[in-house]
Amino acid sequence: MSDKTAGIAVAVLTAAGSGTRLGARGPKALVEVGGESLLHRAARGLLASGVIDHITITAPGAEIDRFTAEVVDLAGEGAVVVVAGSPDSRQASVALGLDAALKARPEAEVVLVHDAARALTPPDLIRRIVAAVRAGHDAVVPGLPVVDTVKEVTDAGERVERVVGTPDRARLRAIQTPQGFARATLEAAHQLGALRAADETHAARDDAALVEAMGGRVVVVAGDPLALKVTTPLDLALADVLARREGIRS
Ligand SMILES: Nc1ccn([C@@H]2O[C@H](COP(=O)(O)OP(=O)(O)OP(=O)(O)O)[C@@H](O)[C@H]2O)c(=O)n1
Ligand SMILES: C[C@](O)(CO)[C@H](O)COP(=O)(O)O
Repeated sequence: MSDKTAGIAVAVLTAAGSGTRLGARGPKALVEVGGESLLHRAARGLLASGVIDHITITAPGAEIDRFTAEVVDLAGEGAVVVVAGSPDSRQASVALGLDAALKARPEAEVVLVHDAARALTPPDLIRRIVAAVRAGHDAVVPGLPVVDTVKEVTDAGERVERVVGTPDRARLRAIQTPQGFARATLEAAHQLGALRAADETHAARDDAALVEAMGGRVVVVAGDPLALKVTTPLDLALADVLARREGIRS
């Protein structure tokens, strides 16, 4: 449990995606790495950090019972609940999860938004994010330096894809989750950006982008390569190897 004098911290754990790019038969969050589902491992990691008091998981609408059963061993004293996310966009799922989490813990002051797909995220990273919010930053994201050169190209749909720019790599960061927010900041950001959530094309790519859109200040703390997002079969193979390695379990 977190330090109550510093206010309650809750997490929205997004797991309602369809996992199209992974191409698994069932929901991606139930796919296993090292013999444990992404969902269970991600939720366990949040609780193992010792700084999260409650987790609301967003599940595909038809999978609430199965997802609830998957985390039943972690769910003592209302610490973990499962609600329906949205098939429309990740942003819409987070909005539903945020609403449910704040109903479960109305006194929450810090909110983390985390992807179940980043199941190997070390508890240390979770603690760094919460600490930075508690230190007074309204929006905090973990980021890693970019190793490839990134090019901006013309819109998809043109006959030949053409390069229009090469941003300075030294100023780019690959952004991960969990992303941490002062509760009022995240609520305001989702309220202001709500119209974008109806489809993934217009939706914000992450929650920090909603804060940026309302002119808020987002700070970056050091991310961790282990917080990789399981998106493709290659990511899954890597995550499985890492999860089986001794010492990686939190
Ligand atoms: N409508 C959605 C879409 C995504 N997510 C969650 O957001 C996280 C990041 O999404 P991603 O890993 O890209 O998962 P999918 O959307 O499932 O993948 P894809 O785009 O390949 O279908 C995941 O934990 C996913 O379950 C969600 O809760 N609701
Ligand atoms: C939120 C996120 O994990 C930050 O990197 C990412 O934007 C989610 O990506 P998605 O593929 O659009 O779900």
